[in-house]
Amino acid sequence: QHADKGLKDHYKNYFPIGVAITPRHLQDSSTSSFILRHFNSLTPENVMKMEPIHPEEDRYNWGGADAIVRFATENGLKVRGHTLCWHNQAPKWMFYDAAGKLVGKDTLLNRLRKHIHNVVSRYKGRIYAWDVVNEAVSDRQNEFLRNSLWYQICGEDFIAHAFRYAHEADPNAVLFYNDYNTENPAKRDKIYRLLKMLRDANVPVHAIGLQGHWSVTDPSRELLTSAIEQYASLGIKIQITELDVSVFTNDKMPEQRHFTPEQEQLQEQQYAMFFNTFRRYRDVITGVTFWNISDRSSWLDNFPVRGRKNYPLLFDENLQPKKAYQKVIDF
Ligand SMILES: Oc1ccccc1CN[C@@H]1C=C[C@@H](O)[C@H](O)[C@H]1O
Repeated sequence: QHADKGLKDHYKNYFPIGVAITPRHLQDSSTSSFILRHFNSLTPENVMKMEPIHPEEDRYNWGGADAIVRFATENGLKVRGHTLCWHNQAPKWMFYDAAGKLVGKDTLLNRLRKHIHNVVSRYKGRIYAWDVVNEAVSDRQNEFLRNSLWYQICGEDFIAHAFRYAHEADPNAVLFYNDYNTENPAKRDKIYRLLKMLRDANVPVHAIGLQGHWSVTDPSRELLTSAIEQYASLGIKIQITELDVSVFTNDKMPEQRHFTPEQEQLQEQQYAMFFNTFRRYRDVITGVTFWNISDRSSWLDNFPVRGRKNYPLLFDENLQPKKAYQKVIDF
């Protein structure tokens, strides 16, 4: 049961250890006690995203989010809100008027402000950190910001406005910019530029979330440390917000579907390096959250290749610690 020493206890002098979950995980006593044993922070995987929580302009879906926040409050766990402004899983109604035409900048920003004020104020004092804007920087070579509907309609202003709305709603919340491939030098420099622009304009962005959807070969220690150093130089805090370590380094379907000894050996070395680095940067890293609980089910089982079973986490499909777990706690 969860009284036994778990991952969070090994890291109690470093930073909270979190996990992304669904409300269903809380209904199963073996899963919920596993969560309490190993983790002291929760991120709702989907139920606080814009479309799930606000499917129609005058209808909110609070049930799943309330269940996770209640469980966390009752058990003394932190909660990270995910995510107030994103181009994916955003509700169509937000971008179109009654005639089905794209709305203008003022209308969209007004809708964003109401969304953020309603969601953030509901959990004020119980959600300590928010991923305010997710994935606004482009992966494309000659493009700074992603050409999303947010950008097409508002220009870059939607980013600063989102942070200001969240800060108005809860001045005590730690406000994150969250993204993936944050160690890739080209994208790293674009994210740095965005965050520096925001900070120089006194926009309340307090921290960066490195999603950490990494693999057995990427990033290297050098790329990881360079990124941490560069973001930290802005005077902001850093969290790894969606950690998993894919056993694949391409988008092909493998011949064998099982978790091979070669994959396991590479994965345990990567996890060992990642957590050695996190511990070294404990003064700027304020949390590490895994995306999904165990190899029983990962979003990577269907991304980027549908139906390609992945083995990205520290616990196997029977919730047993893998060799990588031993490497992470052995320091
Ligand atoms: O690694 C990526 C590559 C391309 C697009 C998105 C991502 C990651 N995108 C993340 C993954 C899963 C979602 O549940 C999270 O909300 C999202 O932040």
